[in-house]
Amino acid sequence: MKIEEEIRRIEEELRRTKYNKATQKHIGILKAKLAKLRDLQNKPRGGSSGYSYAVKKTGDATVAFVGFPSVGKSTLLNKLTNANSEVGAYAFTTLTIVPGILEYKGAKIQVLDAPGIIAGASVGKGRGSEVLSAVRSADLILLVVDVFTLDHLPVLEKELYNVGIRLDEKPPDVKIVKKDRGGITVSSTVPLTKIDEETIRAVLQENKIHNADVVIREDITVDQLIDVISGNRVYIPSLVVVNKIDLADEELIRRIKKKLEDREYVLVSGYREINLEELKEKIYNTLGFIKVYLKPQGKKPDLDEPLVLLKNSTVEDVCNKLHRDFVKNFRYAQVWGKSAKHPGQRVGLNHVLEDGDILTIVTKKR
Ligand SMILES: Nc1nc2c(ncn2[C@@H]2O[C@H](COP(=O)(O)OP(=O)(O)OP(=O)(O)O)[C@@H](O)[C@H]2O)c(=O)[nH]1
Repeated sequence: MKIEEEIRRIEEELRRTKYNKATQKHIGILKAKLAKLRDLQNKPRGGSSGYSYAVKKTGDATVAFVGFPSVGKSTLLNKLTNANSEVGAYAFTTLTIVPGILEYKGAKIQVLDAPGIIAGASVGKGRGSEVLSAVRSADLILLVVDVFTLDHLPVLEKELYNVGIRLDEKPPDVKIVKKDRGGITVSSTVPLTKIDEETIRAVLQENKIHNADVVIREDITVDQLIDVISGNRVYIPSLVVVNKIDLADEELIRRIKKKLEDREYVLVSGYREINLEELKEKIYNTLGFIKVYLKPQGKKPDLDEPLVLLKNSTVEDVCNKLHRDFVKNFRYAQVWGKSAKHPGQRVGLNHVLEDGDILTIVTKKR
């Protein structure tokens, strides 16, 4: 209970403190304290690291549904994932996360239906924190509301924020290299308009960093600096799914569209099967897939069965997909296609592949 009280106290103080040049450093320290408390609170309890035991990651990508109860997540999941896919219930502590497989354009997309999260889930109420930690490993988050409950969106977003999930953001371009001595040096390649050096130092010191070189390459906020220091934030794209569109009249639909005009969204009805193809297409496009063809050494490439990978996948990702020993026994790979400097270029595990590439992996002989 102590952590919760402390969090509430700092949140209250932050609400009361007006932001200006004079309070910037103080606010920075408060936010750094708050972030540390939240990280402490979100740590899985009881020694288990949660997710990996609860739901095995399968398929080419994972999508998580996040939403309050009764917005229609289960119905939607059943309609999106085909009947003969392996839908099963996996015990997830006292809750159940139900994975299904959506097959679309050759990609197998694992869809997780996290049980309805409730307001305050990230502070441990109703075991929501375990569910949210499963959501952390998704490649795309679907924020599910229905036509009458668009006001859930900021609540869901806040919950996700508090467990270290950053929606539709990129990791800040900041490098912090810790040293043994020499104090803190700060350099930036762009003018910093939202944070000054004093605040940067104070936030670092609050995190017990007293010697480090900090290089900042974008105009960051103090929250972004804290994210970099904490090191365990995840950056996941999101898509808003507004369900039960069958219950909305034209006027309501017009208002919903107006409200969401600045973001990615789809209006659907799971129950009446409206716009489900559009939803699949949006999921597929937001995730972004590439196809890569394998060519066994000295043979023709297999053009019939490409590997489906998330964009920006590396040779290592391919190896992991093929067999767990591939990385261990890896010697080199050869690529033909867009990512190759010349046909048959020799590359290592961290080479980033592109759509249509042909790949040969050469492993050590045992
Ligand atoms: N009118 C309408 N009703 C729907 C639609 N989708 C789901 N429902 C109804 O909404 C209720 C809740 O649906 P569920 O799929 O169980 O919702 P859920 O979000 O999984 O809820 P929890 O399991 O409590 O987390 C059910 O009575 C559904 O029949 C829809 O598109 N239109």
